[in-house]
Amino acid sequence: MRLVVVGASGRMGRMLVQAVAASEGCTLAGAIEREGAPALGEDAGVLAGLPPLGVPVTDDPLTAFAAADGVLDFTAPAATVFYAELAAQARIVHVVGTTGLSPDDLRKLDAAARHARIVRSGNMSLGVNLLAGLVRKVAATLGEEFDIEILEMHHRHKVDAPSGTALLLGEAAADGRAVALAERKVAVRDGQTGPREPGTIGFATLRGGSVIGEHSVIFAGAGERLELTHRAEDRGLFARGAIRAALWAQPREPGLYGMDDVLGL
Ligand SMILES: NC(=O)C1=CN([C@@H]2O[C@H](COP(=O)(O)OP(=O)(O)OC[C@H]3O[C@@H](n4cnc5c(N)ncnc54)[C@H](OP(=O)(O)O)[C@@H]3O)[C@@H](O)[C@H]2O)C=CC1
Ligand SMILES: O=C(O)C1=N[C@H](C(=O)O)C[C@H](O)C1
Repeated sequence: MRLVVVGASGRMGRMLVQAVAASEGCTLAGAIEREGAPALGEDAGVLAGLPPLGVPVTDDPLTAFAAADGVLDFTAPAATVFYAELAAQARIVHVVGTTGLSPDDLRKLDAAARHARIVRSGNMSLGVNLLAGLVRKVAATLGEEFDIEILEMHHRHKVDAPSGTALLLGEAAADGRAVALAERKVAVRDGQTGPREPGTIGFATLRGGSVIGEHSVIFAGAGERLELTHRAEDRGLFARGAIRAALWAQPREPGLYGMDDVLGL
């Protein structure tokens, strides 16, 4: 499968280039950065710490997408919406790892998915997607006498909060309780908050250092507490998940898919 990595010089972009180079059946068909980016013209392999791959970083996605079967996109919301339209026009697979997408961005991805095969997930790891299933089950089993709080920690460079994974886990908890997350979500507490409102789903965000990604879902009841935790130890995990998603999506019909579809969960 011929894959283009957009945001090729970013933390995930470099991991994706490494993962494509290491994956049998996949070739790097292009490496894209924004106009004016310092990495333009550099070899994508060298940028990723590999021997040269003969693929220079360019700011020309149209040409790259025309000669590709799929695009791996861990960039930023505005960029992802832009690439979704281009991927749909080129009829290629679009794997979206970007988080922090607004409801309007998500509507645009829905529209693009009429023509493109899009796989989007706030977390491409097997562990987190399994965890989401467990959270759904525990939330359904325990009921509202157990308060649900979701705690996440990431590196100091992360720009969105709560993380895409925390929101994915919150959706799973809300789903287990047959409620809408938007109506139960409490993402900020500061000052005289009053007591906790029953049935809400709380989020707490920590940022610092080089933490790749840690998430805990806490079910706090009277006299006991259940905590389910996932710790990512290597960004390559997400990159390998993205390639698995691209390969899975290649023979599918246009539509918007999740990692639960890819992993058969
Ligand atoms: N779903 C998952 O499993 C995971 C998701 N993520 C998500 O992936 C995203 C990226 O994370 P990370 O790699 O740490 O961030 P980085 O900031 O390191 O990388 C993002 C890259 O995208 C580039 N970029 C931004 N806009 C464009 C554009 N229009 N065209 C081309 N390139 C562009 C950035 O360039 P510039 O610096 O010039 O802006 C940068 O090189 C985040 O949303 C993060 O939450 C991360 C890990 C796992
Ligand atoms: O920005 C990151 O680094 C990560 N982002 C994703 C998220 O928002 O959950 C996935 C992972 O936790 C790393």
